[in-house]
Amino acid sequence: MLKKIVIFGVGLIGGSFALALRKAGAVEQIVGVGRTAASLLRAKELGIIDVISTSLEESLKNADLVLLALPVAQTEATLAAIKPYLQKNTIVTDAGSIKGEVVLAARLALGDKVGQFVPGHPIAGLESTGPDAAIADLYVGKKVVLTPLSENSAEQVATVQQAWQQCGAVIHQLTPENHDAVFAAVSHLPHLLAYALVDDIANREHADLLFQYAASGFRDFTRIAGSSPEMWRDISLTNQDAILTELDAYIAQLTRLRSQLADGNGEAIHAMFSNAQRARHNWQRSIETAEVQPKQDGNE
Ligand SMILES: NC(=O)c1ccc[n+]([C@@H]2O[C@H](COP(=O)([O-])OP(=O)(O)OC[C@H]3O[C@@H](n4cnc5c(N)ncnc54)[C@H](O)[C@@H]3O)[C@@H](O)[C@H]2O)c1
Ligand SMILES: O=C(O)C(=O)C[C@]1(C(=O)O)C=C[C@@H](O)C=C1
Repeated sequence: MLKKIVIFGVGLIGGSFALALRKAGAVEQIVGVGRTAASLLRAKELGIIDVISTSLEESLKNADLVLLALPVAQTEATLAAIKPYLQKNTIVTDAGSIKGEVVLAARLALGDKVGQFVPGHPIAGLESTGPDAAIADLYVGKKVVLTPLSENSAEQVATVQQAWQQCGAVIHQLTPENHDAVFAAVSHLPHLLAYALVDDIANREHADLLFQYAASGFRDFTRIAGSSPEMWRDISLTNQDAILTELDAYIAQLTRLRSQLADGNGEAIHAMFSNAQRARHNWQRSIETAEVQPKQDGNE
């Protein structure tokens, strides 16, 4: 049972963490720290948080766990602001979609207190943002990847692990480098592609006509272009090298496909599409069907 948790950034991810712990009866008091008064008031109105923070010192007093669930570029400044009030028994974790730069930021900001920071990343989300998007069951059956530091004790890691398990999540561990390479390929690249495609269509002279006839294929491919531009700008810039590697590989693949099409090489095109179809079916069978899918509208 956590007596007090403090959430910096009470949006989709932080709000869902709060709702899940509350649903599990695993927390007594939840304090919210935010960027705008309006979104914190909304989070309180929705029953996500109990208290809106007015003083960091007061908020962090006797806190068991702090979660950073804000755009990753805010990590260093936020941890630096927390440090003076961080008590010995408080554990800090985060939900950021990249881990290498977050760990660097934590080392810079927390210095000798960095052992109290256990980096994490829930592999669950939606394109919707803010407290209204939060859902208690977002993490049920989903993975949370922890990338513990050598300075973390087993107990500190276990506290973060248990909190996510109370949310229904399954814990995995990776190094920050492996984490960032993996998610550059299967999360960050698809977001960049979706944004680039929709931006390209939106800038065409006859965009209205194109959007008028865009249907479910377009919707499925581009759902994630509805995600927060601030969040994805920060992810792109903080995982720049790994994403550039993936973009280059994808551009090479598109170039291959273009040549096959220009040559009218139906055999090669069919082979590529068949391989992709097989891989997609296998992935869906082995991973996706084992997980509970949150409803698209963000409601329970
Ligand atoms: N959306 C996803 O699918 C997803 C999945 C896993 C992890 N994440 C990570 O979780 C984090 C939060 O994403 P989200 O989807 O909940 O976004 P969100 O926009 O729903 O919530 C972020 C909240 O942080 C607040 N915020 C911004 N700067 C702040 C600051 N300096 N101090 C306090 N609050 C601040 C914003 O006002 C907002 O309420 C990001 O780091 C993201 O990389 C997102
Ligand atoms: O479903 C979505 O909208 C998501 O983008 C979720 C998603 C992803 O699968 O890429 C996005 C970012 C994360 O850090 C983890 C999960």
